[in-house]
Amino acid sequence: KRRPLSRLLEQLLRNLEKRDPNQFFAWPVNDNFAPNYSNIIKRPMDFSTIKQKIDDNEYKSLNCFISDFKLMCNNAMKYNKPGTVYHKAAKRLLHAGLKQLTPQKLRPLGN
Ligand SMILES: NC(=O)c1ccc2nc(N)sc2c1
Repeated sequence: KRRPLSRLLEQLLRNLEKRDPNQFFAWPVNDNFAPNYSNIIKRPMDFSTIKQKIDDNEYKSLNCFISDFKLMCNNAMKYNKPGTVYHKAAKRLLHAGLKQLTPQKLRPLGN
């Protein structure tokens, strides 16, 4: 991808996908294996959709990409009850992903 933003997002996506070894977030969630999903989750998101949006140059900024990543994780924490493998995987992925995506915490002034 010639566009610098696309190259960056593709690399960030690859690193985020590594943190989903069970591929719970690889593809759109299907109502056949997740009963009532489309009634509960209004804005579905998954890694394959993020990839397509990168390829279609739909992300105008890193923040838009981060928003879709957070949406994907929060959807899973909403639909899947706490304690389920999916809820736990989403929480872990969200925190690991944000650590990777946001710079070090700003030093308190004066340090
Ligand atoms: N990303 C999700 O929320 C997700 C993924 C996979 C899956 N498989 C089920 N049987 S429920 C379910 C939910």
